[in-house]
Amino acid sequence: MTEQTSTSAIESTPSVVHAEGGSGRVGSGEVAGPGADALSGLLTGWLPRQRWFAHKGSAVSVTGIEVLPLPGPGSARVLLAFVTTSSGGAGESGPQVATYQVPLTVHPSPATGLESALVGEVASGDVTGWVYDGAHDAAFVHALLGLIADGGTAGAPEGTAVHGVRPAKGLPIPSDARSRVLRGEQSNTSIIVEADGATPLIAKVFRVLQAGDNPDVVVQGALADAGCTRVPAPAGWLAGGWSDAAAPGGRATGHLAFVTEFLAGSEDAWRVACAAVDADRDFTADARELGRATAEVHALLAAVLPTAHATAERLGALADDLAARVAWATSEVSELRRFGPGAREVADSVRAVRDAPDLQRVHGDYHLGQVLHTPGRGWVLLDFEGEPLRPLAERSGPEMALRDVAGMLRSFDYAGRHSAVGHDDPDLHARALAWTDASREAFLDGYSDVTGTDPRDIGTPSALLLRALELDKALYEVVYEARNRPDWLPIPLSAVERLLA
Ligand SMILES: Nc1ncnc2c1ncn2[C@@H]1O[C@H](COP(=O)(O)OP(=O)(O)O)[C@@H](O)[C@H]1O
Ligand SMILES: O=P(O)(O)O[C@H]1O[C@H](CO)[C@@H](O[C@H]2O[C@H](CO)[C@@H](O)[C@H](O)[C@H]2O)[C@H](O)[C@H]1O
Repeated sequence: MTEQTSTSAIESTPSVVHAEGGSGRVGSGEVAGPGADALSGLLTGWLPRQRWFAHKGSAVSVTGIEVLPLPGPGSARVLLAFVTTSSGGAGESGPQVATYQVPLTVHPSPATGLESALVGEVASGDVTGWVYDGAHDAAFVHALLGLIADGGTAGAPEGTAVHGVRPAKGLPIPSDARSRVLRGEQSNTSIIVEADGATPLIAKVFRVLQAGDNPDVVVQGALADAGCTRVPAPAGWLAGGWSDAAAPGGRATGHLAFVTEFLAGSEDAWRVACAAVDADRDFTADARELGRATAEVHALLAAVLPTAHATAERLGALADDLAARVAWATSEVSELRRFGPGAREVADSVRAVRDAPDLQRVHGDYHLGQVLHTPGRGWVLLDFEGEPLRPLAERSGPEMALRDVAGMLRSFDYAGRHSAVGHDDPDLHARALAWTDASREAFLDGYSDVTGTDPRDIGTPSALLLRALELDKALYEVVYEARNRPDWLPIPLSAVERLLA
């Protein structure tokens, strides 16, 4: 899609409302569409206010919209919108173009109970009515689950089309279920689905779309297929295609939503850990167990998905990748500029590493919020999507397993410091540090018990890689916090400083 503010054309086929900015060419039969303009206008103001909107902090324009009607009962229209946005542009990195998946429902009159999910009203054009955030509306959830349960299709194969998939051992999907959106910090949107007598499910709607298979579906699916109970069992997924100027033929395909077992009664490790910090309670037994669980999952991933030797060429590529992250992060966040030379040196040191462990599929964005403590099952790992700010293509190949170890070590730092940030009390900071250090050590003890190698052994390839990967993660976090939670910026910033000291 070409970059231009707002939309200007609408396809007049009966099944697909299709609006796009720029040149306005959307196949044949284009008609200028005030309805599409209105939808675009609504979303321009609404998108940046959403927690999952990843490009906050700069002016955002909607440059294209494709809207696919989904089959649904009742008077509400269910629409799946693929919204292309452009943000920024004045800085060194230029404008950032992204495609977001936005389920919407359109009701002929205001819908009772959906007040807080109102996006706005469209008064004219062929999408008219009261427009709601579909994730909160049972009509959308019903349509989504119906497509997956039946392996159904919506849309035209040559245009925007989606299809549901149920794997052979997929959990049953109830036809008549209650749904609610999960509350809390999330990059995507998850909807909990419950029905009497059925295993509860959670449907994750991926928000930022990128061409290719989503590792959440691929990696978690492979573990579940291998009988691993350290991940939720899958029920099915929705996949499809959308316009993407950068993809071959101008169309991208990929996963859109993933439905898995919902582990009711579990508590995520972030909450457990923060409660322990606040109560000044020891977390080392839990952290050790988490280290063991992590190593077990890594061993299974290495057995069921491709691995690769850490050749000099691959280590060179990793060093390049780390250096690219330094360049990205230092250009995005001015407070990082002074760390550029030191960080580049650490990245470059990876080039000389020899006898590094093999590369393998990993979690990719491992932190305490990605593990659940589940009664009778211990630690269960979630969300194998990798870092949401990283291109999907870079998240889909073999990696250093130590990347996950580094991620979790960073997370203990976050948990330890979460209540000290913004306070000057030295005792609070001393307690935070002691809790963090003890938890990190225990996690590494558990991990090393299972793998038989200890990345703390000074001078070993693993020790060097772990430091570089921890720095890499902290740089990512600085950008993430600058965009999403500026108050928390001091946590990763001080980690960058420490790691380079
Ligand atoms: N299968 C599940 N069972 C119970 N809770 C879950 C499940 N999946 C996710 N959650 C909860 O939802 C949160 C966000 O899920 P996650 O998959 O990490 O979403 P995102 O990728 O959008 O951040 C998790 O931290 C966890 O608390
Ligand atoms: O879980 P997501 O895939 O959405 O991951 C993103 O958001 C995380 C925050 O929710 C972010 O994690 C960072 O903050 C955590 C505390 O909230 C902390 O435990 C992590 O260590 C820290 O990285 C994650 O980086 C981001 O990709």
